[in-house]
Amino acid sequence: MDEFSLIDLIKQKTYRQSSIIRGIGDDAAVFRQPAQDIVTAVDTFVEDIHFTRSTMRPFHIGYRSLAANISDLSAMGARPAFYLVSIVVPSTWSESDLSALYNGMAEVGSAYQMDVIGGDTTAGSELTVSVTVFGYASREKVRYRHTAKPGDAVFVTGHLGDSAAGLHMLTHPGDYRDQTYFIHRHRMPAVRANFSCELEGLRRVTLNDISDGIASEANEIAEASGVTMTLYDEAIPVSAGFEQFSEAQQQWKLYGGEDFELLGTLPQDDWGALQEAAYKTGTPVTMIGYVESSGRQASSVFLENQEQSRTRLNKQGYTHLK
Ligand SMILES: Nc1ncnc2c1ncn2[C@@H]1O[C@H](COP(=O)(O)OP(=O)(O)O)[C@@H](O)[C@H]1O
Ligand SMILES: Cc1ncc(C[n+]2csc(CCOP(=O)(O)OP(=O)(O)O)c2C)c(N)n1
Ligand SMILES: [Mg+2]
Ligand SMILES: [Mg+2]
Ligand SMILES: [Mg+2]
Repeated sequence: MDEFSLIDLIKQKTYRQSSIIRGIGDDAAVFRQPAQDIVTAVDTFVEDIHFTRSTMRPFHIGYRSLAANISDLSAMGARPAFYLVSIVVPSTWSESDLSALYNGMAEVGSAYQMDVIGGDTTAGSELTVSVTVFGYASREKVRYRHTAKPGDAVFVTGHLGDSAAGLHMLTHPGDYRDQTYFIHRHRMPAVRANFSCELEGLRRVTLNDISDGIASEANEIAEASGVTMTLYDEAIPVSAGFEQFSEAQQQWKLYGGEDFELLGTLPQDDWGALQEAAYKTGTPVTMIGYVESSGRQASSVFLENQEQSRTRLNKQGYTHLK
């Protein structure tokens, strides 16, 4: 398939967003700015770093590339609207592989009324998919990571460590329980966009999405906000099937990453409203800790066990260019 047939294949016949003026088909896309702030992010997925041909099929690569980007919009409290896709395609990729990849993106994109409005295609040696997303948010309700305050409750959506467990099962074949569930969580992570939008009524929520592991993301909130955060080890939600893993493997809940769940803080008085949003959108939410002032100490994150002993939770997790 040549470049032009690919563009014909992925081009939407109609657009869902009313702010679109021109999508695919000119030198650039045009959309009219609504009376809201525009939120934008880009994340890139590279063969042998983010996936291999044995851990993900083309459909999953597409699905997760867009889901991970929607996750960044959700972590800002933005409603998803548009995406652009830049793709480097090896010659071994067939037309049906590429079609499946775009179907994966379209599946999650259409679920959130998103339109694909452009991109770029080149040949190259490793499959690379770079997705740029745009979303809208009310000016007062963009959820920055520097807004956590002493006294806040800390919460997380879903269960952590599932994605790393699924990846382990794919790369270390064996006899596992709940294998289908864990592998699904790795390939097609939950998207928390509806939950994030449902929080719009709340005055202050701090959010971060968990791409590199909660240890890393919690430290990012603490540093940006100049506060200290304590997380209760036992409260961090894991799936029932997590018991089958060794103690070392269970650390995936802290450092595994790629769960794309939301970590957040909010005033304790708003806990009821948060639970309502969670109920309305079918989102599991767990309170896992609290925020306090760092005093004259540097901002940090602590993990507290059942005996109330606290250890520092360092900012380790997945990092590129080590
Ligand atoms: N190569 C780059 N050039 C410019 N900005 C970058 C680059 N890589 C990352 N950033 C910016 O650094 C910040 C952190 O990026 P990253 O850790 O990838 O965020 P996330 O984990 O939310 O995807 C973001 O503001 C991102 O836009
Ligand atoms: C084959 C394979 N090996 C390893 C991983 C694990 N992995 C790759 S990147 C990553 C961290 C998240 O990716 P990153 O590009 O840092 O996302 P961002 O923080 O920019 O959203 C993890 C845990 C994987 N998904 N697949
Ligand atoms: Mg990123
Ligand atoms: Mg993020
Ligand atoms: Mg990201």
